[in-house]
Amino acid sequence: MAAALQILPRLARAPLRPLLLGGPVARLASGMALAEHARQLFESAVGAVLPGPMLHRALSLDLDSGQLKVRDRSFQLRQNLYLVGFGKAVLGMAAAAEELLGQHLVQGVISVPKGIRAAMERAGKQEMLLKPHSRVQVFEGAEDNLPDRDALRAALAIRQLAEGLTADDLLLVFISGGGSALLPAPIPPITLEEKQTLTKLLAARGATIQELNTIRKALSQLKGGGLAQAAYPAQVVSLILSDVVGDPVEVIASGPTVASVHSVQDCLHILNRYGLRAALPRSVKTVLARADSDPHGPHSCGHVLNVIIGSNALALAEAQRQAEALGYRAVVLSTAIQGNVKSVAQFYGLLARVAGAHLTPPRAGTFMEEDEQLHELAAKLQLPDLQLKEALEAVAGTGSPVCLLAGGEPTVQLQGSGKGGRNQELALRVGAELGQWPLGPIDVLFLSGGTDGQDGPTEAAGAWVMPELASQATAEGLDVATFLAHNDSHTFFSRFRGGAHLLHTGLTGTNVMDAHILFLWPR
Ligand SMILES: Nc1ncnc2c1ncn2[C@@H]1O[C@H](COP(=O)(O)OP(=O)(O)OP(=O)(O)O)[C@@H](O)[C@H]1O
Ligand SMILES: O=C(O)[C@H](O)CO
Repeated sequence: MAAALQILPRLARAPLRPLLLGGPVARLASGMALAEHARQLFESAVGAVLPGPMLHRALSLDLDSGQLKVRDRSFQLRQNLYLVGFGKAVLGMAAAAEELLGQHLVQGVISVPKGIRAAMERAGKQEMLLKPHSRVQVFEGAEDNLPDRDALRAALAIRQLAEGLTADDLLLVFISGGGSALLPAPIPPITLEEKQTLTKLLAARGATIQELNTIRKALSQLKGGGLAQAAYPAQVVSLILSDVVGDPVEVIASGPTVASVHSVQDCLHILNRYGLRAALPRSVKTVLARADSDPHGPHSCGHVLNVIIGSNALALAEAQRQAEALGYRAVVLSTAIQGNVKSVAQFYGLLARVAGAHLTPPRAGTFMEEDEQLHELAAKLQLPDLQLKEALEAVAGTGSPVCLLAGGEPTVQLQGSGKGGRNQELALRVGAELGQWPLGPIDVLFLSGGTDGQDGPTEAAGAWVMPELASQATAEGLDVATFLAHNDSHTFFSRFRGGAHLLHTGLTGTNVMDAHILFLWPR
């Protein structure tokens, strides 16, 4: 464990030396240098979407005139500024905002995960914490990412603040992943328990976040534009950190400041699809039936400005800049990596072989069959923004080191009872794929990390692998296939080379899904 990648606390690093190429000792050195580059890039990706930098990019305050600028809009501050927030990254956003806005802020209420303040304190992340006499009231709740009584109390306090505002006021709304569970206000007569049960059932049966949040919006007072309506006639500016592929503002935290466009029929289809329609509690049926005949229609959100201030794309763009500064030819392949982790791992395995062959001219065309398989698999994964052709063209014949970046959120279907997370499982699977066939005269490294710093229920953010992983593991008496069969990737990486391939960042205070880094370095 001691040797594991420790990232964010150690911002100052020794300068990176050129890679030594050649025999086995040199190859080990090059592996370590690649790992160092990978963690630097991961660090820079996360750094671009930390609350402080994000807020400073999104907001600027003219102290003399008291004008607050958000993008190209200006708001006059005169003791009329309020703040609410909900989500896993909102504590640091509120702290950065209070620092920036100072006395202009009249009052705030935020709903954040249970234990987050203590965790940030333990991690020494003072910048993520509000000052002792803060004007922002903090509620902690939603243990295990489920709406609970504490989160309900927070939601009611947020609603109360919003409802008390006038046309002269400006409400800043901070939104990040996990916001849905942290802002539960079921429409009566639905109870919190009924909403919790339905959410759990939908999630357990594999509903997508789009489907889950469509239902949440229909059953909630504040989601699907309800919060914006509660704040009317105040001006509302939502600053949103996206944890959903494609950054859909109506889905992230169930769009509390975005008018819902879904009909009751949409909800019934979803409930049917997961076999839940027949067993719906009477209260849910009542609310859906009422919504059907609601003469007011969907909430209007004309007084709202919704702004995405942090996303996977922004994080990867920064990593790309850093990679180029380190001398790599860097391409962002996709920010929408989704699908079963096994297929995603196969995709990266094939990509390494095909891109590797393109990289070294005499071998171009060697992997025709793999090239075809790669394109087929990419089509099957339906990655809407995939830049595969561009990446392969950028690599072709250059002979220079290449860095392919991607992000998103693959899914793991849990079969075993081991300890792991989707990033460690993906890395382990990619390691196994890379070791299956010779890759030619290139060094390859793949890293997968969760930008929130916590991969599943483990303390690591992710892990990195090289093609030698499986053979080195065997030499240590570790069988990769057995660990994978039990979803036990964290146990594997904790034992393998004393934990040296684990990526440890601690909680980062942000969350824009996962980042994947693939290096190809011609020897
Ligand atoms: N043993 C395991 N091996 C692999 N993946 C696991 C394991 N246990 C849990 N997971 C996965 O971890 C994920 C839950 O962890 P986590 O809290 O990091 O993700 P999340 O709820 O999507 O939150 P976030 O988006 O904030 O990362 C689920 O996708 C789950 O399938
Ligand atoms: O809170 C939620 O709804 C999810 O994290 C998606 O934003």
